[in-house]
Amino acid sequence: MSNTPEIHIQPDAEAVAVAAAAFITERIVKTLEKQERFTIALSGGSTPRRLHYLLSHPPYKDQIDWDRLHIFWGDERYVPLDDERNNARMAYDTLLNYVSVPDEQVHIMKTDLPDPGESALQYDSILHRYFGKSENSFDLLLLGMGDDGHTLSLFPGTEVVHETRKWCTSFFLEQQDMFRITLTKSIANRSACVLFLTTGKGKANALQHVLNGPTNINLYPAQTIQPENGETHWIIDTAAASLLPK
Ligand SMILES: O=C1O[C@H](COP(=O)(O)O)[C@@H](O)[C@H](O)[C@H]1O
Repeated sequence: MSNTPEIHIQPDAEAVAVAAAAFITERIVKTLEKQERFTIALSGGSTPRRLHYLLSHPPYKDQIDWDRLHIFWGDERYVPLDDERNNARMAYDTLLNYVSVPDEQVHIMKTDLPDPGESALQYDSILHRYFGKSENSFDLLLLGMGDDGHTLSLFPGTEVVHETRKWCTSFFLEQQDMFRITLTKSIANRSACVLFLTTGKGKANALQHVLNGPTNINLYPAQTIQPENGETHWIIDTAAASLLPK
């Protein structure tokens, strides 16, 4: 397996969503030829919305054996499930309400417990139940990257970027005045495949630092995502790629 990221450049955000839908569908189909279940962690943010729409409609929807998928999330804002900022809610609205994944195979990060730490602990134990005995974690980890170089809820300058013991943790994000639950690099880097989707000029500066700059995970946390025994793919548009070397 190669640890060098593969970069796939598409003309625009729509083409990124189409390429990602095709990539994910092929990955699921091929993996399910060899094993019983497919574990996927979804990302939050705005970029995956169009991808979710495509996956939940033909031709992609009909090619995927949704009953054999197990769904997780990379991170969550600690707001109620019916709040528009909730990542799980976005995934239900745009994808999960239209496909047949059994409820017991959908693992949201709970945001209705009094203590976000308890929610993270519960998620950590679900993850250990699934992946504790295997070398790899997710068959596919979907990620976005913010303009500031954050991924998951690993934000620049936060302690959580350095967490190595826990697989899932919670913390208070001062700049947004809210708690976050997030996977850590420890479990992310056990993924069999990581797929980043990144679009728009606003991400070009961070992207060129993440891919080609000196390592500085405090400034560009997305640099911490390097699967030890898996593949990394970036599907990006020309605007996001505009500062990468030609
Ligand atoms: O805050 C978040 O944003 C990143 C990137 O989101 P996007 O809106 O630029 O697509 C996302 O990966 C993360 O899950 C989310 O919490």
